[in-house]
Amino acid sequence: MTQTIRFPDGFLWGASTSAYQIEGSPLADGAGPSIWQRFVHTPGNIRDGDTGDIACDHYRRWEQDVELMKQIGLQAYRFSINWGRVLPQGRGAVNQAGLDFYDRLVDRLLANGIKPMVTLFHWDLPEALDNQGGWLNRDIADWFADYARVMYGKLDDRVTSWATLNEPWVVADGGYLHGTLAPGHRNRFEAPIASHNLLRAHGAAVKAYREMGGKHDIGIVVNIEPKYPATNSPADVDAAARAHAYMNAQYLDPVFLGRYPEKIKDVYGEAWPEWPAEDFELIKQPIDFVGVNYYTRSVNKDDALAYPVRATPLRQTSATYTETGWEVYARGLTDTLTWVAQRYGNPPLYITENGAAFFDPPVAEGGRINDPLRVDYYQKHLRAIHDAIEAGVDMRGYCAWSLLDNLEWAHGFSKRFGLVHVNFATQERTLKDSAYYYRELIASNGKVL
Ligand SMILES: OC[C@@H]1[C@@H](O)[C@H](O)[C@@H](O)c2nc(CNc3ccccc3)cn21
Repeated sequence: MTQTIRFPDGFLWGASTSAYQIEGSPLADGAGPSIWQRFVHTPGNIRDGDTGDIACDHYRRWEQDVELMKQIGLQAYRFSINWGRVLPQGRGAVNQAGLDFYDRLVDRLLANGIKPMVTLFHWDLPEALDNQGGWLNRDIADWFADYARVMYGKLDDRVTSWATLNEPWVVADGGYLHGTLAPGHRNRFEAPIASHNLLRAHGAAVKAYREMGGKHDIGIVVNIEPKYPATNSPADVDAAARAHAYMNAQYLDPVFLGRYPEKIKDVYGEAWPEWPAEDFELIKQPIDFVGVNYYTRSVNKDDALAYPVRATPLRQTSATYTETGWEVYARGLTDTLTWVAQRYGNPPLYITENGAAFFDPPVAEGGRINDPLRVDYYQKHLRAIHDAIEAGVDMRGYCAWSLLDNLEWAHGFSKRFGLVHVNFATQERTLKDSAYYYRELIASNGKVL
């Protein structure tokens, strides 16, 4: 007898996107370029030479996209603000047209009963700030807080869920250590500095929100990938611990505990600086929720040559893998959520991203797109969330990644995560079967699982 699954009353069902991945029009109406403008137009950085110049053309098709959200029955929509659209130089003069775009979007969402969940920074740093050192300049904490104040001032009368950053680990690891993401640096001494300044900026934005009398929810969004040792040998167990400290604990420990995990020094070695104590007073501002982005796990083997964690993920022979090479492992989501709850005092949690890129068949007759692997992925992971809820984790909501097929960063348009298919040649949108499945899930508060 399968148990009838019930999610808590008021559990919030949504979908997520980010500005640079869907908006297009990166320089329209006075917007200033982000670091992605230069990065995508540098040959070799993005598969097939794809760019965010048009993407999903959401900057112009936003009304149609809100209609799609309504068709799916979304209760919430998580999106990010393009910092440079609002502050073309990253600081100083406000671009009213940019602010108006987000103002109109928020109003239209609310008019359709959809809760806006705003992320202030999803990787698209204004180029003008990068030219002043960007995340390597300690002043960026103040620059980010000033930008946050502009957004709070404009939208906090209607936006009740704010996230400061999306995935500081990816910004530091991809943008400053491995160079796979903008701004494309490859420097092991820069990565911890960028990472630390991202956390300082988070704290400064939370502090600014509290100081202006903000009464709504503000939090941070982190990607968490549970790390399992390949064997129970001390070498593999320690390798998994290093990988865990680097990707996972390095972010939530400072925010909740006011310190880095001890193991991080073993990861970075000589590249790890000493930090001023007052930085942690700033970083550990109390927050109202944690957004968890979960996609996969990794099984790690000790490997002295794998910088910086000296651990190599091993492919699992009997597992299903997505188009991005990530193992489908829903149990890892339950383990992740219980780890966060137990380590940080059971804070309110949202899944702010969860989804998969699979090869989708072309649009069939009648406009159907059959994506059974994605439906199965969602079913498995929502059951895993329910297991965490049963274990006492304070789960508040779930946002699928992503509403639309979009620009998957260095992968270009080759990896499709959307509930909605986008024909990038025509900009035609088509709901996939997974969108119809998600609509039933939402309408039944998860009972159809
Ligand atoms: O890759 C899918 C999404 C991406 O489109 C989002 O913008 C971003 O927030 C996001 N984060 C992850 C999880 N972590 C990750 C791991 C390695 C490289 C890049 C992201 C997946 N995704």
